[in-house]
Amino acid sequence: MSIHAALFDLDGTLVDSIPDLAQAANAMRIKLGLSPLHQELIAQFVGKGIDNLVRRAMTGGDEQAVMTAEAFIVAREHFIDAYHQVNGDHSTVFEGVLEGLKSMKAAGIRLAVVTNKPTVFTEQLLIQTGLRSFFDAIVSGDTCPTRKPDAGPVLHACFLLEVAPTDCVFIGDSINDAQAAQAAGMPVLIVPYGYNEGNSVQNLKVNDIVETIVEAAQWIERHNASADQPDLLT
Ligand SMILES: O=C(O)COP(=O)(O)O
Ligand SMILES: [Mg+2]
Repeated sequence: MSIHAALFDLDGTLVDSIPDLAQAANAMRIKLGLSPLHQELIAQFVGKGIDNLVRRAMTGGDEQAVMTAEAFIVAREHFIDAYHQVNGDHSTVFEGVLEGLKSMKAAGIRLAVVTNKPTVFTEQLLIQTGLRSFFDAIVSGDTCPTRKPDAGPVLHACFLLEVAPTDCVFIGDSINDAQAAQAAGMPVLIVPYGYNEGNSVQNLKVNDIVETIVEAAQWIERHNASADQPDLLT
């Protein structure tokens, strides 16, 4: 089967957004009388959407800590206000992304983003980093009833692109991407430079680890070249 579409995770795969996410999380903590956290720690809280980031940034990642619903709502408001102000300011496109996306486009591959980030922040970040025009479809954390690691948003992107899941590849940085793609029945490539909630990607069961999006483009090219070969045994 040839690959006709590539679906991309955003934070940690296309864009290094940690400086802005950390700044917003710390602005929220300071507003609520807490001391700021190290950026490296906050990076471990990214990947399962902003509600998870807010909760973990407020508790310092302590899974046992209890937070009331009221306290969570107030914290979330502070985070959203702060992130609106800084989203994109210090975020950078990872090396190899532009070149990789251009080469996929040139090969006729359709491109989509499937992120757990809410729509308003996804659009703002893609426009600010100059990446928006590469993508034929965007599925954000609030587009579907579920988020990655559920297959729902991945299957929705396939629906928007009018491609079968088996004709796609997912490219991400975390276990949430790997599980969502596999549940949707498509191959998955993982980049090692992203966040993966602070864990190494080496133990993830994926089709391949690619160093950059350029390598991902080459992986697709190789895959499609072998799919085009007539079966010599028949
Ligand atoms: O919002 C998050 O937690 C991360 O978003 P991502 O799915 O683009 O990595
Ligand atoms: Mg990610």
